[in-house]
Amino acid sequence: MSLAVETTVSRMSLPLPTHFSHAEQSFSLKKRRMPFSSSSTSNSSYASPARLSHSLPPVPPSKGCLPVSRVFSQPPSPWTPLSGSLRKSPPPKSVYDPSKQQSYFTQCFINLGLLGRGSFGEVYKVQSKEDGRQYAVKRSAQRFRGTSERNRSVKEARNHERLVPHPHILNFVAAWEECGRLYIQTELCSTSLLLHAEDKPPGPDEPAAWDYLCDLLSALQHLHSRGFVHLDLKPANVLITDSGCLKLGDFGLLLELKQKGTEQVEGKGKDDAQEGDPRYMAPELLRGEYGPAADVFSLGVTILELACNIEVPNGGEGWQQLRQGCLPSEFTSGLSTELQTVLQMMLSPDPSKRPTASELLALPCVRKHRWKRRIYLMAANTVLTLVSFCQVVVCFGCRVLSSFHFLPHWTKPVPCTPPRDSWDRDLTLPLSAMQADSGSPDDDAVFLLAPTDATDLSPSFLHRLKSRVSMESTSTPLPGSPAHIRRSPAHTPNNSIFDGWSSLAQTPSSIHSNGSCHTLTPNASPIHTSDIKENLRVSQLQSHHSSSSRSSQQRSRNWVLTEEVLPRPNFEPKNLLSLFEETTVDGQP
Ligand SMILES: Nc1ncnc2c1ncn2[C@@H]1O[C@H](COP(=O)(O)OP(=O)(O)OP(=O)(O)O)[C@@H](O)[C@H]1O
Repeated sequence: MSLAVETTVSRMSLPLPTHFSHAEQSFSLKKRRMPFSSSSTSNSSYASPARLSHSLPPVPPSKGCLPVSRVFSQPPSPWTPLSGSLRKSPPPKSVYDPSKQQSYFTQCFINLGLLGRGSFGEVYKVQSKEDGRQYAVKRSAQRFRGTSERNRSVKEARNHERLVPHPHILNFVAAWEECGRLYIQTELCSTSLLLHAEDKPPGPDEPAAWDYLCDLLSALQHLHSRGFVHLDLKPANVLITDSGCLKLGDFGLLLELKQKGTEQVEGKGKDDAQEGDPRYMAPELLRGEYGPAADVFSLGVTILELACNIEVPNGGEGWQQLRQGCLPSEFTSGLSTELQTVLQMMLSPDPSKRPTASELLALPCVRKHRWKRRIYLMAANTVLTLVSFCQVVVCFGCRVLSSFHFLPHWTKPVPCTPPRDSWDRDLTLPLSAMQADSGSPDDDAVFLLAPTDATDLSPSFLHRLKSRVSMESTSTPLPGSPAHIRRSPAHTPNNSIFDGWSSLAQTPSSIHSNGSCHTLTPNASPIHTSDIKENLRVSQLQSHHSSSSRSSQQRSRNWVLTEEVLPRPNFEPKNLLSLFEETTVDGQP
């Protein structure tokens, strides 16, 4: 296909949906979202008040009167497999026993922490007890309030399961329903493309944009060739693996097309078809024309946003211009001619003039980048496999050594902390409470920032949390909060909170079977309680002899002293050697 761009652009303004009236009017430099905001900020949530509401904790349900479902309590709905994978091969009874009170989730998975939260629900990082692998499990935020709501929710899972696996499509594993909630288990990724892009420094990033384009074109080609249209392609619905590979996810709006004649395509369930996010929406969707070209347009807007590192408008003049084929030259002028031309083609206002995913993949400039991308991904995957293999070997070695008592206690695995209990509550709460319509405060307990839960948060979620806490670090820390607990002056303001948490997170491992309790200093050194008392006494004696005008310093000095005197692991080769010598000397006749 020639790279010459056809610019037969209609200058007629398109009708604007009513909800665009308060929308952001034009292109702007990328802003950082509040850390707790939904990755896929819902369709019109870019104005600041809406963004603020995303950052606030969930509002507890009103306690004024009981919801209808509590008044007429019904028995909890049992575990129901929704995916063919679970129906065909349910987990063995040794893993899941339906007669037990615990939920399917609790019996089958170890909850490793919260990954993120969207408008539909919350996503957890889990480890399967059946195969030992890690996955992501998305749980709907609210219990279904009717058949139609349930059907809508289940549609996403069913759509996802129908897709043939592909390296750039998020892998579906299983789906089930329990206690009126939907659970979708998928492969685990490290973060979403939206969050990844927000963490980048400002300014254009064309090489990354080519990588994204290659991966997502490949995903679209796969979907379209099998008669599906995604209809909601945007950075929030794309996930990234540890190796940097992009995976298209969120198939809630997936539409199956049927061939009509030779060329024309039409949505099978066209009446059910919904438009996705207006920022990425193709203009023809407003006229009810659904087809693969709409995905190409959305991908064009996505790549424009990521390449130029800008916010695309969800209404107004900028929105109109983009749908008339006018790219924002103040941002795109920094891009190469090749990328500008490809974007211009993808953003053609006329869907019939837009190239297909296969045609775009066949362009020489795309092929060149795709070839490099493949090599990079292969190398990255090989390195990751090697690293995880080494980790397995080292872990195994440590376990073997620790079973011979050669290693100190801290090599033992840290026990899992509470979040999974909140899921148990679905089945352990009294019947009336179980029928609450929406997420109860109990359900949201997993989002409370208890220090001991810090271990359960994934690195990406912790990162967002960290930036939020550092934003809030100017305010007075709450008693018991990590910032409050922190005392060591050696910690920098930004890192100290989480250093404190990471120390606290290790607390369970510091309680030994012999009953002697160890506490941890902010730098996580194990200390005997008797040692602490001793050091406090020493520091008090010292402070007694020093000037009395140092009371505040003295408090921190106590910590410094403990750090000076106490960072002593249980295992000291030198002591063992001397013990050995003593024993042999004592043992001599
Ligand atoms: N498979 C996964 N691996 C790792 N993280 C994930 C995975 N799926 C989702 N997440 C994280 O959870 C967040 C919320 O997920 P997701 O956007 O799918 O929820 P949602 O409720 O469907 O959102 P929405 O309906 O608003 O698009 C994502 O931003 C991402 O950070």
